[in-house]
Amino acid sequence: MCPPGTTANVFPTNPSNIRPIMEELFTKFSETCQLLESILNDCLGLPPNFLKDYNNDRCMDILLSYRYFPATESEDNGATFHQDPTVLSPVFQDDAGGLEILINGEWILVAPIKGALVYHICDVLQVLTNNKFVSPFHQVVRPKGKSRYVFVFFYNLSGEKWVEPLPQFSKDIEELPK
Ligand SMILES: O=C(O)CCC(=O)C(=O)O
Ligand SMILES: [Fe+2]
Repeated sequence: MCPPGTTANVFPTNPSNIRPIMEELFTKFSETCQLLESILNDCLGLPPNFLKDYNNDRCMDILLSYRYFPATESEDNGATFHQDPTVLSPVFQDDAGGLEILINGEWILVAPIKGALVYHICDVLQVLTNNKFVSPFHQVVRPKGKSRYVFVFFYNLSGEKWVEPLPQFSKDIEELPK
């Protein structure tokens, strides 16, 4: 789904209230990302509202809903390992499990807590901070015997925006990620 009001958004007529529900979900995802972005801005010691002003166009944000079918005996790939090219990607998950994050060479299962929001800090922030923040490799291994249902929100920069390490973080170019 594209931002509310975009003509590309087409909803089924049944259930009749799906549009306002999805639009509210989209708006809530966007608001939480803006809040987290402002917290990260301050944690990084950036000037007030720097990230807000830099990432000030919400037209490329996207809300996706997935159903992953249960693994079969021979096949359990839900999503091959990747990093997200976004600013932030929150996942609103159920309790089926399957999302794994690569930490120190090991795939770690994200606790399958129903209703939990999992926020990935993604590629744009990794580049801006010159690897101080690291965009995690993640994958989905489909669980056996149940479907996994999630909403994923891609909090994106507008397509035209240039991304490079900020001067604050590029003085010591060989500095290891923290
Ligand atoms: O299902 C998930 O938890 C992750 C989905 C994902 O990584 C993606 O859409 O980029
Ligand atoms: Fe992803």
